[in-house]
Amino acid sequence: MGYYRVTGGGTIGGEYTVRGSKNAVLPILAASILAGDEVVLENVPHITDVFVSLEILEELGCKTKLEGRTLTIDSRNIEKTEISEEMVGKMRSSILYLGALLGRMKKACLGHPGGCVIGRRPIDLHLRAFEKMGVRIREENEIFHCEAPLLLGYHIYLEYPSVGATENILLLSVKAEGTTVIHNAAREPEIVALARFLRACGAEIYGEGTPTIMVEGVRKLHGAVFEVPFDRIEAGTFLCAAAMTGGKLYLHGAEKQYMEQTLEVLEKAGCGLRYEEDAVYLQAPTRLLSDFTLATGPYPAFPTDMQPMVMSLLTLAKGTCMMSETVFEARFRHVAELCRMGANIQVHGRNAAVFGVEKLHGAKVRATDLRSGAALLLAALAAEGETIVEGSAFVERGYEKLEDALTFLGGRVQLVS
Ligand SMILES: CC(=O)N[C@H]1[C@@H](OP(=O)(O)OP(=O)(O)OC[C@H]2O[C@@H](n3ccc(=O)[nH]c3=O)[C@H](O)[C@@H]2O)O[C@H](CO)[C@@H](O)[C@@H]1O
Ligand SMILES: C=C(OP(=O)(O)O)C(=O)O
Repeated sequence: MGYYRVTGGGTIGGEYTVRGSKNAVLPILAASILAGDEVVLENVPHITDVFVSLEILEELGCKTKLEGRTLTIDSRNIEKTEISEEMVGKMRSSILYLGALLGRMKKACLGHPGGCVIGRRPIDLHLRAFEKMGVRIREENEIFHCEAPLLLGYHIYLEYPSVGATENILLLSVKAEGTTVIHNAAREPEIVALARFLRACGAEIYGEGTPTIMVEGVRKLHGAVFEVPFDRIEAGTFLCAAAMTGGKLYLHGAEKQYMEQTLEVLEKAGCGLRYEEDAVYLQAPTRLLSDFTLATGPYPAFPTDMQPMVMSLLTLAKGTCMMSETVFEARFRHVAELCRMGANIQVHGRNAAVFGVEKLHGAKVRATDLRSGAALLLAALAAEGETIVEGSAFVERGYEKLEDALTFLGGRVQLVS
């Protein structure tokens, strides 16, 4: 696996246009097979999770063409209902092909999904809902063999507003017979994007973005043209980079309303923020400030995906921040690495106390997942001296050429493959 070589001390600033959202485009790619027609997606990010998705779609029999940021998917001739273990193991969102394939083909066969190792990540909520809607599931050698001779709408009560389970149920229900209601549904902007895409393809969905989503099954969907919304986590990552390095950043394409909690933290940390309709302007303070508490949670609470980068930022803030990770039980693996760079963080179970220090120093550190990699890159930019961040492939899952973007903005980041 490759690594990044970062020379700290530069200031991240200037102008940057945020890419399309990883967590929005991945479910939409799975959903495209429900259309059974040609789908055109605009603003598609060039990240490895998208490339893996394209391989899955091709494996199933779709034709795909990526020209610039425009992706065309023709799913008219799907023949297969099975996805190889290798592909499924590469990313978390491969589990969404279960709902999409069952909706389209009434059959699906795939293994346990991969993705970031940040906790146990079971799929019990997905499977229980599927069974209620008429899917017969047999697990053999860690492979799920699923069949749905008749898909029937149902009232599903989610014990937890799981993003993936809400998406999978949506995918399964759009072509089921009758009405499906998802209670305690996830409300993330990525759910809203998926519902909008499916609606553009002819689905009848109501209430996305609220805890109750209703779906009236339809017989057939059709193709559509759809623009992938901006990546609120990528946006937050760049804002943190500027905030930690004393920069001024004008971020095009970022909409305040979808990243309120992250912006609130940056404001509390002393950053100057100004908003336009689809842009955010940040000016870093002379010294970042801390002395507040922060807990991750399902949207609209503070996003767990921003926790590692915000923790990285707070290592340099004056004061102490008590952070709680309520979503994933093992999402503090970046802490030990940040401490190698001079950070002072103490972890007790799902809580971490971040005691701000004056400065970080370069070290050899290792990313263990996508966002821990981003967090370490940010720390490296702000640190004195050179840092080696191993595990670049994790970062490339969700950021498009992050080394080039950060270098363009004034950092010194080199990817060594
Ligand atoms: C590709 C994608 O969009 N990934 C996002 C998605 O992941 P993902 O869809 O995996 O996250 P979930 O919302 O499902 O998981 C949240 C919590 O619910 C638990 N759970 C989930 C499903 C289930 O059947 N049983 C169960 O117990 C998980 O272990 C976790 O503790 O939402 C997460 C929470 O915002 C984000 O961090 C991920 O970036
Ligand atoms: C956890 C993440 O991704 P995934 O669910 O794809 O592993 C993430 O994007 O931070």
